[in-house]
Amino acid sequence: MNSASQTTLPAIALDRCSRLYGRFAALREVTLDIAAGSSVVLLGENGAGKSTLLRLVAGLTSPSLGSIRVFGEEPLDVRERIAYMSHATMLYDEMTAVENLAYFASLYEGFTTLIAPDESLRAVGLDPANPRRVGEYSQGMRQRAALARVLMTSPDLLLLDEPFSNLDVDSANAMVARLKQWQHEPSHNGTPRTLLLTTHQAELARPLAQTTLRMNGGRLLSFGDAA
Ligand SMILES: Nc1ncnc2c1ncn2[C@@H]1O[C@H](COP(=O)(O)OP(=O)(O)OP(=O)(O)O)[C@@H](O)[C@H]1O
Repeated sequence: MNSASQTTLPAIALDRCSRLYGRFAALREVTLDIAAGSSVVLLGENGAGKSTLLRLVAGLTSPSLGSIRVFGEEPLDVRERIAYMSHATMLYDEMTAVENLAYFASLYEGFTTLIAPDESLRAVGLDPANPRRVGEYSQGMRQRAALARVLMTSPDLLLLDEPFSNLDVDSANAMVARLKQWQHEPSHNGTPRTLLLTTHQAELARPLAQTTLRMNGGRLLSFGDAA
């Protein structure tokens, strides 16, 4: 496939996608197209199905019914183009931030674009020379380090589940600034960056929300441009 047709494919396409757990539907017949280059904020109460949708897009779980494509492919077939950050930071408490990122970098062999650990930390406002272990970091610092970890691979699609939960304003702002910078970084294959994030805190995500989606009871309620 040439790069011209790649850029016209939606970044994310769900077609009547449902995810059942036993008889319970965490996601109900969701149909959705998100164009490459979009910045989408997904709102909804606890249990609305937001995390389920993100996990499907990340390829961490499969739809029970319907289909999902990411850049026109099965999510797992394009996993090196996707970065996903869950509620858990996935960092090792006993290591420093730079040691954590260096460890993950060693696992990312084969990725075409890899940002250096110290550069990725500086970009979220953390000092790579900080000798403290991540276990001693504040929640805000941990979240920033987690974002620095997922952005090391310079993904085309970034999925963030509640990235601003329990953050002070400075940390939230540092994360928003880094996300806006990432959206404007040129990608190696010319695909514009796509962001999909869930939050309870619509205010914090407002600078990033080109489009706002709402979910309730596993259904998608609205899909429109933010005013
Ligand atoms: N592995 C699972 N097994 C059974 N039920 C599940 C599973 N994962 C999610 N659910 C259920 O599916 C529903 C949607 O959960 P999901 O985590 O997607 O919601 P959410 O909108 O992300 O909520 P929150 O903001 O609380 O994370 C919930 O009722 C949840 O209990």
